Amino acid sequence: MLKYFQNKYAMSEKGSKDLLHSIIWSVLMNISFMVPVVLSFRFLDEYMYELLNNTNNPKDSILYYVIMSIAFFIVMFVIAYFQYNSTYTKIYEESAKKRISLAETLRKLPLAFFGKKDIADLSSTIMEDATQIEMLFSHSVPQIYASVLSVLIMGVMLFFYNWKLSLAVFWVVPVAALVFYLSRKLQNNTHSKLYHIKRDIADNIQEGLDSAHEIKSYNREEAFSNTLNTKLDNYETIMIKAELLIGAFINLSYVFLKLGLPSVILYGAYLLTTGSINIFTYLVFLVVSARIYNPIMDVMNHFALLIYLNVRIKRMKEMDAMPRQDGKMMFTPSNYDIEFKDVDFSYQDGVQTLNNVSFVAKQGDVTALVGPSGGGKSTVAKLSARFWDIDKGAITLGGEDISLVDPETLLNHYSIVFQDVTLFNSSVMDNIRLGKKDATDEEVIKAAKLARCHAFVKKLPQGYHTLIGENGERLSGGERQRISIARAILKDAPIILLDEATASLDTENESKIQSALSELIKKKTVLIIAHRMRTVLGADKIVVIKDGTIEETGSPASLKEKEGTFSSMLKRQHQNHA
Ligand SMILES: Nc1ncnc2c1ncn2[C@@H]1O[C@H](COP(=O)(O)OP(=O)(O)OP(=O)(O)O)[C@@H](O)[C@H]1O
Repeated sequence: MLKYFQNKYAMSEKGSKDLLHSIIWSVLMNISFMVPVVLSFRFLDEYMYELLNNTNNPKDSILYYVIMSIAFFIVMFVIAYFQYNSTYTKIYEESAKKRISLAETLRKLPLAFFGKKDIADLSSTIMEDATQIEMLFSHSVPQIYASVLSVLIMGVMLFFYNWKLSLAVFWVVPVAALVFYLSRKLQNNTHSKLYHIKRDIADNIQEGLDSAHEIKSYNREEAFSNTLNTKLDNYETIMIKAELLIGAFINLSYVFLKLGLPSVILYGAYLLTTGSINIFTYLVFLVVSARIYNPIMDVMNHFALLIYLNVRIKRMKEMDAMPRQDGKMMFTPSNYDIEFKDVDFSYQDGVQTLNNVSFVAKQGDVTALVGPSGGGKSTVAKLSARFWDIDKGAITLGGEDISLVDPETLLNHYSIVFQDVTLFNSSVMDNIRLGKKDATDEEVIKAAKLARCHAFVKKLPQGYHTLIGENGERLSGGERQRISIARAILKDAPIILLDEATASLDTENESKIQSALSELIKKKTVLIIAHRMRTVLGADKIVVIKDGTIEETGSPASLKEKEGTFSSMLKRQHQNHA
């Protein structure tokens, strides 16, 4: 049973135990609600009998029932306490753990995963799905199981008590269940469809917000809102249909259930008149049948939610099953040479991006990755910091395989300055401090000066304390890049991964960035995706990558002489500049 819960609901062992406890307490609670009524009738029956026949002193039986009622009140209170505790407190604890474990999964996913996977999808799985699951587990799931179990238990008890009247109570249940079952597949499909459309809409909105500039500048506002409207209309139509359909089936099932009470009234009255049962039995069955259908209706009401729950749990399981990157947390390489040994890599099965790539980027050297667009330069740079895990071969740092090192630990040794600089809507000071959490203001300013940021930061309204807007939108492209260089200088990691800006910067900006970079890369292992001739010719080593394979490696001078891909690229660039 515990294993079943664990698999079905992607729960921890403790969570599934808590769910089981919660179900047991809820069953006891359901049954305990029936006892006071039965007790009252029992009392009435005996009291009347004693009064009418004058057999005993009724006061004795009153005392007995008062004591019973108090005892039962205490028992009910205890049951309610444990039911509440196991259902709400424990389930919320489990849900909090689930959120943390999902966030942990995210932390352990390959870094590059986040570029590929839409963030709206991830965040809605963590926030919305987890909240919904929490709600369902605290308000529906234990109750549904408990309702089914309590009806079964009470059913068995009633059958032993009087099987004929029990038939009158329960004949409606299988009929209602059949109607409901027939609608289940239909509900399943609609829910799954609705869920995916909702996801699609959320992605669409997120994409619209992310690319608001592009949408405006290419005059795509109308097209964007038309697409969104069509999706929303589609969602609305399916939603209305689903509600109508589910409503119709549920109501039909209710109608059948409602036939139970009249059946008991009529058949019970008949049995009473024929003397097969006494008035007490008749009353008990009347009360039970007035109440016993409520838990069944609850099950039906919550059933649609359960289907929704399955879709959400499937998403969570998918996330749980994503490939995590683990490794040792202690890592102090003896040197900072990066070596690629026969590396194969593909983003998707069947499309090989890198093929048999081997080269060494030595500590203290600038190694420039050059080659045509789409050849695999960025991929190589990212793999060297374990953004992804490779398919074949090995990448080592100081002779140690990086796939055995925890990614966060590994990244402590890297500073990454790529073109797509991410800045946060906080002060310039905090944005630079991202490179080293505990840096003092003086250290930050020193790094900013080295990165040629100081002059423009001073001109901002509150200097280093100026908020720089969402993703640094108040800064120019060159300024943003220099901030990211300042971060890297502050971090002072032994390895620098650098993607040179291809965007045309004005000469002043370019020379400032160049001098900032030369500060950054002193005495480090530098892997640079190079676009400018100056960088390429100033590098210690050049690795030419084309179509995912290494075409040539060597010093700029040796490759120039070789008359291969590199020298023809050089010639072409010279011609373009001439
Ligand atoms: N996240 C990704 N998922 C799938 N394919 C990708 C991904 N990133 C890159 N690719 C593909 O891998 C190949 C190599 O891309 P990469 O960005 O490494 O080339 P590049 O040489 O750096 O190009 P550029 O100079 O234009 O930046 C390309 O065909 C690209 O489409």
